[in-house]
Parts: sequence; structure tokens; C-alpha cells
Amino acid sequence: MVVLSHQSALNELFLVKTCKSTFIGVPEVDLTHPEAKTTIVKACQEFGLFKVVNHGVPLELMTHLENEALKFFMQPQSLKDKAGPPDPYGYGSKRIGTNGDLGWVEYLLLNTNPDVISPKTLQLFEQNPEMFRCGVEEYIGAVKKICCEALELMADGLEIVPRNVFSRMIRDERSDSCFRMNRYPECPELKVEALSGRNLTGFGEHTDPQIISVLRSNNTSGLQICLPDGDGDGTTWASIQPDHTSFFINVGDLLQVMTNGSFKSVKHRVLVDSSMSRLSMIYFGGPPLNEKIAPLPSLVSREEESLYRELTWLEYKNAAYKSKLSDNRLSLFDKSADHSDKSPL
Ligand SMILES: C=C1C[C@]23C[C@@]1(O)CC[C@H]2[C@@]12CC[C@H](O)[C@@](C)(C(=O)O1)[C@H]2[C@@H]3C(=O)O
Ligand SMILES: O=C(O)CCC(=O)C(=O)O
Ligand SMILES: [Fe+2]
Repeated sequence: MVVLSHQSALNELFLVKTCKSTFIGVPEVDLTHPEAKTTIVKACQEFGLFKVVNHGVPLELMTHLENEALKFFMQPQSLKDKAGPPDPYGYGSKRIGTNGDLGWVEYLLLNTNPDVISPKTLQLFEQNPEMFRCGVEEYIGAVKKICCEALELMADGLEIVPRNVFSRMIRDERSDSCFRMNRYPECPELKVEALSGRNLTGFGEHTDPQIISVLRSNNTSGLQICLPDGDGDGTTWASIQPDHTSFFINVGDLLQVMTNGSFKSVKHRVLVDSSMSRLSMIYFGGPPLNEKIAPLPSLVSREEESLYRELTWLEYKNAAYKSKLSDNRLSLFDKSADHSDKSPL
């Protein structure tokens, strides 16, 4: 629990100046609608984000796991710490990654491949057997299905054959996907006058490095996306209205590369609410580590049009995990950039 005497620490670590932001209407997609592929492609090109409604995943399945996660987060710190520090998998608090990023968040990060289950995750499952084994597996099974359907509609919309060009990487048994549960405790101190005009960063601005991310949260707001800078007058953040019954899907870096920049890996962040805690669960769909990632030939008619060079997911992931949250990781793929005299990022 934060007390006011910690205000200066809060200031230094997490407070950002409030900048103007408005709620935007995110494109909504029913994956079974005949126009779904067109809506999805447009949303991925324009925003890099869309909302999936009428998806058929029972609300109880989502709330069951949410409640189990809350039970975990409500345990004494000493018990939670047994599942940490993250390596990168396991329990973490306030430190995000290993390169100095901080946020007003505690989280659990899991690899979804049971073959690469980390000791930290094993410890977590042993401490909370019922809680995670069933809940997490069932939930991941459901979101993975939605994720693959969405990726197949993207291929249809872009007229790419075969339509499993993206989804096969997620369905592959070696797929390097992960799953994260974030809890952003409310921060009543934000209401005191001294802090007015300030926001607290829960999760700093970044793009997701994988192919695609599927997010579900409780009804607490906080997620913001960075809008394309139409008139070039600076960064505009748009708040996303939470909806605990729906999923939000966002484009990751690898999908931006494979679509040769047509789909946008959206920059996003989370700000903390003063009176309600936010609980989010995100599935990050990634390819097998040795998968070569480059613009799809059918989207590039001449070699000169290809914006990105080829890298394996392992190469990109290793570099990404050495970077800070807000770094421009995609520049590593950038064909026009000269990387000879610099570190990878
Ligand atoms: C600061 C970092 C945390 C992160 C690894 C990184 O070095 C840069 C990318 C970060 C990110 C963002 C999306 C996902 O939440 C995540 C699990 C991922 O794959 O890349 C996190 C990483 C993390 O929290 O370890
Ligand atoms: O917690 C959220 O709502 C989003 C977090 C996020 O962007 C991430 O974990 O990569
Ligand atoms: Fe993210």
C-alpha cells in the first residue's frame, strides 16, 4: 500500500504529466460476420487494434480465471515472491523486464508451452494447483482459437493464400507464446491536490514484439493507444473504453514486418486508476523460435519494396528482451538502418 510519505518516490518513478486524451471508439468485429475480414484489415492498418464481440467464450470462463488470479495477488507478498523474480517467467512487481523499467503493476508471466515450463512457473502451479492448471489452460485454449480465427480472416482480407500463413505459427506445437496477468492496484493518492494533473504509469509505452496479442480486462479503464500522428503536432493518446465481455486484439511487431508495414504494431500503455484496480490477461501469440520472419512475398512485388530484412524470432526476441520498454525495437528489422556502429537497439 502506498502512503503519502512515498509521494516523492512515486513522483520519480511512475508519475507522468497528464496529457490530453479522449476515449475513442475501437472498431468492433464479430468474427462470424461476412464483412469481418474487411473490418479487421482496415482496423489493423489504421489503428493496429480492434475489439472482438460475440466470440462465444463464456463470461464465466474469463471471470473464473480473473478471480483465481485475484486470489493469487491478494496473498501476502512473501508467498507471491516465491514465484519470482521473473526470469522472464514468474511473478514480478513494479519491475518490468530487466532493463530498468518500472510500473505500478504486479504480474504473472507464463510461457504457454508446457515443454518449456520454467521452475518459477512450476513453483507457482505447485502453490496454487487448482487455481492455475485448469483455469489457465482452458482460458488459453479459448483465446488461442479466437486468435487463429482472427489471423485467418486477416489473411483472407489481404488475399493471401494459404489462409493459415499466420495462424500456423501459433498452432505450431513449438510456438513461443506467452500469457500475462497484470494487476494495477488503485492509487487513491492520485486524488490529492499536490498530484493533480498527474497520472501514474502502470505499464509504460511500448509495442508488443510478437505476432498478435489478445487482451481481456475487468471494467477498469487505463489502456491507451497512441494514435497515428496525422498533423504531426505531437503524440496523441486515446483511451480505450474497457469491456469485460470482449477481447481486444492488437497487432505485434512481427505482424507489422510480415505485412510489410501495412498493419501497424500499435504503441500502447496503461495508466493507473485512482479508485479501482485493473486486472488484465493477455495472450501473446508468437512463432517458433527458429521461424524466419520477413515481409510476405505476396505483399511485396519488387525486392526494393520490402521495408524489412529477415530475422528469426529468436534473434529478434533476444534483442527485444535486452531493450527498454519504449525502445523502437522494429528498427532492428529496418532495411534502411545502418546497425554496424551501434548495439542492436
Ligand atoms: C522491458 C521489457 C519487458 C518486456 C521485455 C522488454 O525487454 C521489452 C519488451 C517487453 C514486453 C512487452 C510485451 C509483453 O508484455 C512482454 C512479455 C514481451 O514479450 O515484451 C514484455 C517483456 C517482459 O515483461 O518481460
Ligand atoms: O495490462 C494491460 O492492459 C496491457 C499490458 C500490456 O500492454 C502488456 O502486458 O504488454
Ligand atoms: Fe503490451
